[in-house]
Amino acid sequence: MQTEKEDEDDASCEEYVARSDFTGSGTDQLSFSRGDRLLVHAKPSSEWWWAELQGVIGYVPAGYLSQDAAGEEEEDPSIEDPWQDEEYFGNYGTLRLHLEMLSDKSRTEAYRQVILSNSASLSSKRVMDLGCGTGIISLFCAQLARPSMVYAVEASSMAEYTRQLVKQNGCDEVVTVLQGRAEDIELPEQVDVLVSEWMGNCLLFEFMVESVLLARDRWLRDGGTMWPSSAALTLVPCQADSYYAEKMAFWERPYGLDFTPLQPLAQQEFFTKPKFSHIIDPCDCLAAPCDVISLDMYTLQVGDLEEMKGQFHFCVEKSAVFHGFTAWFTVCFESLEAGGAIVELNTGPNSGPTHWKQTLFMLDWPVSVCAGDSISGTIVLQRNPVWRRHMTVTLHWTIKGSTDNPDNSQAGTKSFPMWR
Ligand SMILES: N=C(N)NCC[C@H]1O[C@@H](n2cnc3c(N)ncnc32)[C@H](O)[C@@H]1O
Repeated sequence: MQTEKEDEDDASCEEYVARSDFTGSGTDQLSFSRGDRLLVHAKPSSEWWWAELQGVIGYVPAGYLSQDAAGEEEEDPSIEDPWQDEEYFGNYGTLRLHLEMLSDKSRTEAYRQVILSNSASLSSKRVMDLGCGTGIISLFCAQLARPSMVYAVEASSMAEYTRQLVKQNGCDEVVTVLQGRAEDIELPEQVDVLVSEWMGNCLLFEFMVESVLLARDRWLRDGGTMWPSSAALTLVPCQADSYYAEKMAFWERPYGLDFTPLQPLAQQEFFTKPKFSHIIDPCDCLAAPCDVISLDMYTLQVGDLEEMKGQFHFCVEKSAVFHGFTAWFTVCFESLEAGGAIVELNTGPNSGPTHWKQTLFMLDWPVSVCAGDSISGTIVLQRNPVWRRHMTVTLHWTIKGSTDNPDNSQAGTKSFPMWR
């Protein structure tokens, strides 16, 4: 029987239903699954509540919970979906993003090259094209090879048009378009190849990679092939004179006036988040780039995506102003034939331009460095526990002066939300 205190507590508690899975990080966050009924004891902030599930207490993201009515989960418009799927798939239901992706020759030709160079081995293979968009990869498969079936999966309303494109190009015998999220659709069989173009800014933004891993675990047969097979995030310390001049130095003497009191505002407004549409000139690189995070698409697990860490050690090759770090990614497609040629899509400054461009992380204040100095440290990609398509990139760095510049030693750290 409950004591009066417990009755009182229960009276102040409210029952909520989880709208989606949540994997807590750290000891004070409570993990739960979609549909779990949680008892909310306190709401210390609008984002994090103190709740209980089966006797275990911890912090939970408020955005994941909604109060159901009459036993059924009610779509509470005030509580946003942590995946923001309505907005996300809404965007992909229009041509703008598909035009950008299709116009990216480096990206699209790389996938075409993968299909072309594996056309013989693709004969009689079953393929899943996850997030097919307009179906370009599926059409390459049907046009350049003889797979037994291509399941083109697309969650946005673009799928209706993709069906028309498949028919328009005489590929409807081979390509079947399935409209729905890869997590929800049912295939009639497992597949031999799972191909997807899932990469976002800084490789992981959008976290579509989670859908690819779930589809791998559910639909790729043992020994099947993942395209891409691997991915790597690359980092380099860089100068960014023009960007710095445009956003910060500008305030020093506009029209002969001193506007420097605005510089802290400029730092906050322009340097807090990464600049995702940056194009780095190779001569802005202050050291040899370094792969800081490598993903094996056969072994990577969804849980690994919560926090990914990498280390770097750069030897500065020229005296310059160190404004920040630039990141890009490379994905590789292994051959279906053992020992066959690997196709690579590199989005870095020494490869063809892509719509991803590169991502620039500006330090709060630039630092002068000399040839021979070292810049070493770590990068941490922390997935946002509430907004599941977002992450925070935290950089820690230490600059050590070279022997002829020993006193140039300083350390720094900065976290960049992408984008929430
Ligand atoms: N950063 C990218 N390459 N984005 C490509 C995303 C394409 O895949 C589609 N897409 C993303 N996630 C999913 C999913 N879980 N299921 C089906 N389609 C998806 C999306 O609608 C768009 O057409």
